[in-house]
Amino acid sequence: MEENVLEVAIKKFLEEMGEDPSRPGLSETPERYVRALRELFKGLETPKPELKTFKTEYLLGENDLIVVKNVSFSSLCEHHLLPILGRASIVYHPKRDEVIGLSKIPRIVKWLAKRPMLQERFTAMIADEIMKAGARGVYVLVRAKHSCVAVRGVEDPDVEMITEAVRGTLEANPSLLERARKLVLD
Ligand SMILES: Nc1nc2c(ncn2[C@@H]2O[C@H](COP(=O)(O)OP(=O)(O)OP(=O)(O)O)[C@@H](O)[C@H]2O)c(=O)[nH]1
Ligand SMILES: [Zn+2]
Repeated sequence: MEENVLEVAIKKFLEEMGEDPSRPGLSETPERYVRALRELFKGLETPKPELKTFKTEYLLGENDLIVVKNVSFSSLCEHHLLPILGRASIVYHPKRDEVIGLSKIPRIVKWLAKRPMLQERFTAMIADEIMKAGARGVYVLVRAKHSCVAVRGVEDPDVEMITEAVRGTLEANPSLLERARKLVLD
């Protein structure tokens, strides 16, 4: 099979690093590595999942909040292209008669993660998608560990980055925001 340009580049990289890309253990690595990286970039080439909503057929309370907690994701830090592993929790303030399909929230989180990212932008993008789906307000909390901090550079695997994004009624109403934070901050 003809080697593609990405595999040739990885082979060249291995050579430049002093490895022998033709030795048995590495012979399939460029092809495998490119395939693995493609998975981590998947959000750039797959369609955005729809945040489908449902009418409740029953009125929710004026200040009822909905929590979707501990959505695991893996992403890539855009500065080093090294993995980020974390969890996102979402608290949203729905309209009184319409909610977002539960599974659709993890779907959009995982899709947004699959590209090179800054954690702050990722957090903001989740919040913006929830607002676009018609929520009155949202609070997003993301906790993650960055391999670029854990395994190189400062080499500290215990450092965790925590980011939040607040929109709409949760931004405007401090007591609602306080309730939202209490629901997701352990
Ligand atoms: N704010 C933010 N910084 C990030 C994120 N991912 C990686 N970084 C940081 O981006 C910075 C890039 O800094 P540079 O000095 O250009 O790169 P570097 O020499 O590899 O930095 P060190 O990691 O300190 O060795 C580093 O401080 C990373 O920790 C992120 O999602 N958000
Ligand atoms: Zn990084």
